[in-house]
Amino acid sequence: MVNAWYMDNDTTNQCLEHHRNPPEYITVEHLYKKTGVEYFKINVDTYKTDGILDKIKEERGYSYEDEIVCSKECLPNFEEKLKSFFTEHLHTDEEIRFVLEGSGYFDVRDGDDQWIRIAVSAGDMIIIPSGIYHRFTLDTNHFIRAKRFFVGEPVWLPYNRPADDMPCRKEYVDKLQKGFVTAA
Ligand SMILES: CSCCC(=O)C(=O)O
Ligand SMILES: [Fe+2]
Repeated sequence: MVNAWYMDNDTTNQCLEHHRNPPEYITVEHLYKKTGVEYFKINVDTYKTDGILDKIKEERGYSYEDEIVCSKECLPNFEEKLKSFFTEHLHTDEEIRFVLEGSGYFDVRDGDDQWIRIAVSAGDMIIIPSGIYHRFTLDTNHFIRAKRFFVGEPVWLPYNRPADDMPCRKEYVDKLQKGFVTAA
């Protein structure tokens, strides 16, 4: 099960857990209600044939996919990339990641502007909505390999905060205020 919690205010060493004292965990259901972030558990040993990932891809129209490896050895301009991943930003499209190996943290802001840290590892698929402020960091294992998906031609461009006037941000805030109810 995905492991998510509210963060403390300590800004040193982004690779650590940064739990509050006492820890304040959040469930997947609550995470969705508070942020619109979606989560799926997928078997990394059987996903190529069990149809679970295929169904999600088909239903959501994920026509593009590739793989990203974040490690000093594999990622060109590693330090620079990691720095930009961890700078608070948003995208005009969903950020979809399915972790195959390794681990890391996606941090997302809730409606009260509090950071929620989502620990991901092999088998975790996370869908970060467009317009939400978020960031990514490796943890103390310093390695992650993940699939990236996209509807149509991929756009990875981050818009650093503040980006409050962007249409995708306004749409996100609107959905947040409505509690992420899906149209029947
Ligand atoms: C787990 S994927 C690494 C992070 C990333 O691709 C991103 O933040 O855009
Ligand atoms: Fe991002």
